[in-house]
Amino acid sequence: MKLSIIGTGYVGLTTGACFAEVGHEVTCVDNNEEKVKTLLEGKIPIFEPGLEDLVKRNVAAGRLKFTTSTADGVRDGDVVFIAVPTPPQPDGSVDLSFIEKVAREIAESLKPEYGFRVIVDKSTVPVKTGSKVEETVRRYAPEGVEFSVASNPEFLREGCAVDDLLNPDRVVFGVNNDAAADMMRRIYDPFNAPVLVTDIESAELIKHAANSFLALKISYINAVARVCEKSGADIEKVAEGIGMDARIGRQFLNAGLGYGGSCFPKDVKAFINISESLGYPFELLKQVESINEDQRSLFLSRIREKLWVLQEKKIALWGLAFKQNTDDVRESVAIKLANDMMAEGADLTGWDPQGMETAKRFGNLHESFTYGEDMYACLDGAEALVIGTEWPEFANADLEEIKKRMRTPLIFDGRNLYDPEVMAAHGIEYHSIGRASV
Ligand SMILES: NC(=O)C1=CN([C@@H]2O[C@H](COP(=O)(O)OP(=O)(O)OC[C@H]3O[C@@H](n4cnc5c(N)ncnc54)[C@H](O)[C@@H]3O)[C@@H](O)[C@H]2O)C=CC1
Ligand SMILES: O=C(O)[C@H]1O[C@H](OP(=O)(O)OP(=O)(O)OC[C@H]2O[C@@H](n3ccc(=O)[nH]c3=O)[C@H](O)[C@@H]2O)[C@H](O)[C@@H](O)[C@@H]1O
Repeated sequence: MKLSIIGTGYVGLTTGACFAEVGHEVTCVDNNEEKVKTLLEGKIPIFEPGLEDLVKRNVAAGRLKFTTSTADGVRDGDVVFIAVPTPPQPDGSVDLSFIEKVAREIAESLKPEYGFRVIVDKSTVPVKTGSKVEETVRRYAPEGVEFSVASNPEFLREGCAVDDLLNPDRVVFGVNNDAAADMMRRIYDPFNAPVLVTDIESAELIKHAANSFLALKISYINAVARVCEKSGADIEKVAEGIGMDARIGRQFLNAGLGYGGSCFPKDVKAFINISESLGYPFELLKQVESINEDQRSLFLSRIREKLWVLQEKKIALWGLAFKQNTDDVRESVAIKLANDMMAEGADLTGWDPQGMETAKRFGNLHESFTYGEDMYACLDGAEALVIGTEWPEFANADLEEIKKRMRTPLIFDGRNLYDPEVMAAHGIEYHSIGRASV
């Protein structure tokens, strides 16, 4: 089928490449000229495992192209997806101005001779946004155009987006007529995934409810970790024991510094705001947020307890990205923690396998932050190593090298990457989350 995607960011680009991979003809549109130029030169503006090959292969096969023109996208796609940002506003509500603008641009590009078009929202939006999009397109489109609006929330995770898209747990789309449902089915047929078709409002709500539930699972295990710390139980064993129940599952029960990234923090906030505006104050989710915030400050107080005063203390930080396998530093808890420590005068040197450049450009790190030469170089002379991101490189680090480089072998692990017994055997003082320190 002929598809277009307006917005070629994490979601738009990976979705476009995966749609092309299964045989669709895809036009990716972005109004950021530099981004489109980069893509036209055969380069990928983000780090996402497997994406570069996928894009190159499908561009070469003529199934994937890039443009800055929404009008071309609307002309070339029988189905036009919207994948633009939906950032939070200071009060937690969602800024829908990008969606509104794209809806207008699509409307103004529609022509009666194009025939029936489906306009699908893939961005994460508050329930009832679909009807606003429909109203807007109807207002700005010329007489005689035929279209329908649909919702198709995206569940990919950064760092494994290609695999998530090619092998989804489920595909959800919300439609309000059979013609749109039929086209959406045809798009997803090649993926052989379970499909749930709903009304538009339910599809929109599924996305916020799913992300909030995953965030809730993380805050739950972090709260249990606090009880473990106070009782001498081990959170890793507790999580394993809970997760072996198929009704609960082990995934998203990793205790740590809390969730970050461009989605969970904003989507939990948005869901609280949406529920409140509909008349339901979602107290449970407010707790999820506050447990998440406290994880970082509790961890900082443990560092402070040990180092006494952070002023002038040389601290190494492993991890800047908000999670492993990505260069994305948006809402990174590791960076927030680094800034907290530097605000108290600590001398921070950090390193990340993929996030160094993005951190320099978008990380808003305190000006005193030093970017390390490599993973081990930033340990030279450090009094403590803080681990902020769950990269496998850190989990597999050479412990003797750590010990040799540091002034004092002391690790604060915010992602529980190591076995405390192994640390003790190497003579490294080790503090982690929800487990006894050694
Ligand atoms: N990043 C993720 O892992 C996921 C994000 N989402 C949701 O998908 C949406 C997009 O998120 P990302 O892809 O991360 O954002 P992003 O910021 O990486 O990409 C958005 C792109 O839209 C472009 N854009 C903005 N206005 C435009 C316009 N008028 N015309 C053409 N292009 C325009 C921007 O230049 C940018 O390249 C958000 O609602 C987000 O919540 C959903 C699932 C996963
Ligand atoms: O809407 C979105 O954008 C996406 O948000 C998340 O994906 P993502 O933010 O890419 O990454 P996750 O793997 O979910 O991790 C989010 C944060 O939670 C943290 N986390 C995750 C799992 C865990 O057990 N513990 C934990 O602290 C990670 O370190 C990270 O900071 C969801 O997992 C996706 O399904 C969803 O599509």
